Amino acid sequence: MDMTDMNSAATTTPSGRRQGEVILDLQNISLRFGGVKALTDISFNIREHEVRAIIGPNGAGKSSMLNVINGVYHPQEGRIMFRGQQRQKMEPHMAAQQGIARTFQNIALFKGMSVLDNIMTGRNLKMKCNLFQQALWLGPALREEIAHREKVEEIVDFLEIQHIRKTPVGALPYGLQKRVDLGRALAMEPQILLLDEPMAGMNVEEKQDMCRFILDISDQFGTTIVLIEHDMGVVMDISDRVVVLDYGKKIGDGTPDEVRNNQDVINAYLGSGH
Ligand SMILES: Nc1ncnc2c1ncn2[C@@H]1O[C@H](COP(=O)(O)OP(=O)(O)OP(=O)(O)O)[C@@H](O)[C@H]1O
Repeated sequence: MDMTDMNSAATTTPSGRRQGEVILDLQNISLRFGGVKALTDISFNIREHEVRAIIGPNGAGKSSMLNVINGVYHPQEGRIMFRGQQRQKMEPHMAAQQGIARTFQNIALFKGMSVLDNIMTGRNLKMKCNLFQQALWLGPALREEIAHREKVEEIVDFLEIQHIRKTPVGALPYGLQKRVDLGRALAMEPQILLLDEPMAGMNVEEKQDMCRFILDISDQFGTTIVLIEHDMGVVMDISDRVVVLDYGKKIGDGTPDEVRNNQDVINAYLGSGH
């Protein structure tokens, strides 16, 4: 069964994770760059609390799709429903305000700044005091700063990076930088967390840690997670549902088992050595 055919009622996945209603519904999305068709007539939905993977060979359109969700690219055709309302054209900062956060394939952190300060940048959108209040260190600004610092410390504990809280990010090994990047996105307290190749460049142990954190985020905070990942083992282990793209078209959509047994997917992707 194509999972996009399901109605919007809440359901439970084979993994036993609770799945809420459809939070984001992408309908007939097409995106072109000049003559290049990056995405062609793609429809799928994302349910609250699920781990949803987008997979496909190189150039399939995965990053483009993430950028559509994030408001970086505006599709020429199709519409995006957010909690049942058609989403208007919007910019990435507006997506962030709506509770959509993302991590990047090439980590986008301030390398000279400490782990704590980098994660704190994720709180910027939530700061209510104006610059004047902050500059004069007035009462409300002070209280707000303390509350944000507490939230950041919670995230540091959650991600088990207490020992490197003061370390400049640039001095950390790659796997830990990825974890800090995840912390920065988590600091936004997102409803939907977009992860662009969260395991890329990691060794086996680092991948296991990242998998554990992703599942813990899902279980403890109920965050909806959308991820692009090339490591098939990881995708099949942690995802509730998987959408498969190839040459900008959707060729599969369903549970890991359904996708694994989909002949189109086997031909286009799993069989091609990716
Ligand atoms: N900004 C852009 N300008 C022009 N073409 C683009 C742009 N972004 C993506 N494309 C093209 O759109 C197609 C899909 O690319 P995309 O990066 O979305 O694929 P992908 O599945 O994420 O690939 P990879 O796994 O290699 O990262 C490719 O043909 C790519 O060259």
